[in-house]
Amino acid sequence: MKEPFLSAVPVIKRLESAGYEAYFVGGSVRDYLLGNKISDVDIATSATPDEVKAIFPKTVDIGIQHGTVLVLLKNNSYEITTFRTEGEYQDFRRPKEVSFIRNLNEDLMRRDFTMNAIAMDANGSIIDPFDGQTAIKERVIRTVGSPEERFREDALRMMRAVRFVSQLSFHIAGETLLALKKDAHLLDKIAVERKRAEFEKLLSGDNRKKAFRILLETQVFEYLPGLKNQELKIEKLLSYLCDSLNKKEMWALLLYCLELNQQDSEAFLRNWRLPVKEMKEIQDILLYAKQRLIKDWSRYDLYTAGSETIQSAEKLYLVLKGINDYDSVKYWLNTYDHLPIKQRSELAVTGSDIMAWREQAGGPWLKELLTRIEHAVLQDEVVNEKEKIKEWLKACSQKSEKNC
Ligand SMILES: Nc1ccn([C@@H]2O[C@H](COP(=O)(O)OP(=O)(O)OP(=O)(O)O)[C@@H](O)[C@H]2O)c(=O)n1
Ligand SMILES: [Mg+2]
Repeated sequence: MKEPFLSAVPVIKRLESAGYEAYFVGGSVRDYLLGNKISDVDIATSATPDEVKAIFPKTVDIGIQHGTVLVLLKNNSYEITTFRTEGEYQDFRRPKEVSFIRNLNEDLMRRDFTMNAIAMDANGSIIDPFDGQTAIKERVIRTVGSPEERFREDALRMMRAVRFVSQLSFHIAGETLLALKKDAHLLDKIAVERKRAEFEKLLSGDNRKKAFRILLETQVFEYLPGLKNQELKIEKLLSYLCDSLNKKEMWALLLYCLELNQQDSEAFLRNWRLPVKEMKEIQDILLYAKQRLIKDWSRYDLYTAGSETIQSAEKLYLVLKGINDYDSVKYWLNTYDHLPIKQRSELAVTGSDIMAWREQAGGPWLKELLTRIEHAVLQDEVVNEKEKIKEWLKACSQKSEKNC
């Protein structure tokens, strides 16, 4: 066994010495068996949340109604969930209440896919009652037992299946895929935030285009915000070689394919409940990439976009043009790096300087003039030094140029 499991072994040992069972479960065991990078280590135990809290001095209640307690130990934190069955399901969403049980097998039985229903004890021994290891070897996503039952317990699992296609490059077992087609409509009941978490993992996965094909084939896309009836536009996305794009760039590509105007793009992202900051970043990427389709970057565009957006927008532009060459990203970033200023606060003059020189109170004229100076500095019309700018302004106004 290796990290991060090794550091978590004492957590399991402590639960065991208090008389309970405890195992590693979920994605960490799956990713370990796959030889992939392991994110969070999840632990399942026969101890109830109160019993867990009595054993560890530092805990946080993060999902006590679902039986999950966060244990803080030596700079690490571990989610410990009591073995449970999920009892009565309401409206195809996760149940409000769960029943705690003392039996590992029953806990594994209520999990979504066989590859996710494997437990590992503190010695590294695998407990795999549903043959998840074979599924992992065969790279197949198969529900534990009846797919319809599993999807009716929590319809989000259908999206999880598709995101695992993208992330792990697995395929979906026949019966599981049939149930996905049949039950896709149940996704209507699922909170957008939960759908978004899965969709974003799908957008970032290595096999994202195959996952999009499955969204189309199963009609799952019909139950995702803003994608209803957009089959042809989603198909357009499949024509691009987009593996190099990150999550935000993928959102921007999707917006491009959907051919939405600025206002509708914003509404689309809002409907997915994206944080406002990310919405703005995605829209900027799209804006500059579209501009790039028409012309080269101007120095002023580079300046207003900033390095992160330049990189993303140029990457998206290359994808839209089908150009497989990263040199232009480097070229424009390098041009950006050599700009004389990166933001207005770096201008050698301030609004107060100009008001004093002009002996004039502030107003819209001042904002316009500062923008004009920014342009002039960026175009090397004038050096970014106070005296030089003062002279330039004087010469400029003598020539009675506009905005001088
Ligand atoms: N709707 C869900 C969500 C989760 N699980 C179970 O809970 C585990 C942990 O869930 P989560 O951390 O959300 O997903 P992971 O499979 O661990 O994937 P990731 O690596 O992305 O965390 C899953 O492996 C699965 O056994 C489930 O049965 N049904
Ligand atoms: Mg996990």
